[in-house]
Amino acid sequence: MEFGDVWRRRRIGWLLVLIISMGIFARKGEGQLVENFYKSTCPNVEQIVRQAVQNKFSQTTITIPATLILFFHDCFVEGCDASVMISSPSGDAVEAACLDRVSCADILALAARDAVVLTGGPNFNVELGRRDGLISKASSVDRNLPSPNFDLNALTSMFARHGLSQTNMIALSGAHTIGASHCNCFFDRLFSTSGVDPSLNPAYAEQLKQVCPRNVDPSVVVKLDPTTPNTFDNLYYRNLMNRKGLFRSNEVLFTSSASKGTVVGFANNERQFNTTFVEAMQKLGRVGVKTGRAGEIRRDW
Ligand code: HEM
Ligand SMILES: [Ca+2]
Ligand SMILES: [Ca+2]
Repeated sequence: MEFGDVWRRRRIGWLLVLIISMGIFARKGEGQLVENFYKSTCPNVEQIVRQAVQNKFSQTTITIPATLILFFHDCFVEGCDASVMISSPSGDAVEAACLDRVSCADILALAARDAVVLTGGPNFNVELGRRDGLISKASSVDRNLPSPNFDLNALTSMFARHGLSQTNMIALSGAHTIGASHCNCFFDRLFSTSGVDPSLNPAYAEQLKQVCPRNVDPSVVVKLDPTTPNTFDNLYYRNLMNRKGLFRSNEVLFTSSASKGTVVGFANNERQFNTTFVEAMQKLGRVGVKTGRAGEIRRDW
């Protein structure tokens, strides 16, 4: 073997190492998100999404909480990569202006922010640059999402797995200040063998039983915030203090000593809630994101 051969082989070896590590880097795709990601490729994306969400809102108010919960579920299942979306809430409008340039994952992140703002919640900047995932499995959904019967430890550890603190979790639960739930999500609190859950406000439990009697039509829903169901505010936390948290996973935030102080703080100070919620939303938006050459920019058809 000649010297040149060895050299060539070494060079090929290095090249292979380089290619493999670039591949790993691209697949890992842990680049950073930035606020002005579409500055040159789709400068109007924020207005386009906002307009589309606004139009939807005027047609059907259900879209707003549905968009917010979809963003949360997307981020907890395979990261914020639009894996749980079949069609994007506003994809058509963005595609008309910026075909193949804006990811569905970013559109969903923007639409979730707009949902908060449209219902009276705090405005905030959204970091962008997510790519859409290539994997979308219904089987991975359930085990990655919190159950309404979780206790504080179960909630805290599920959020911790995604790098979110207990305070982040308590603030994000404040999203239940809007939207509704099907009766089956809290049915056992009303009709267990030992009767009504004693941690529920008795008058509230009575109201719930009226709307959700035994054998209720499974499509019936109850507002998550009985006081201001369509407004993004901190009344969710005041409801918890009045024992009007619809799910056990809501009520435990107030009844557990480790989280009670945070709930009372948010109930008494809306500004503090807003700031903490925004921080937590931005952190949620970074969970498992794919950037750079990972994933794809998915088309809406
Ligand atoms: C902390 C753990 C959480 C649990 C156990 C939980 C559980 C639930 C359940 C069981 C429902 C009712 C679903 C149905 O009946 O179809 C619901 C609704 C909702 N959740 Fe959560 N959730 C949690 C956190 C979050 C977070 C972090 C967000 C958003 C940032 C969120 C936003 C919503 C919204 C907006 C709705 C109303 C959806 C609608 O009206 O269509 N939730 N949640
Ligand atoms: Ca996802
Ligand atoms: Ca509210």
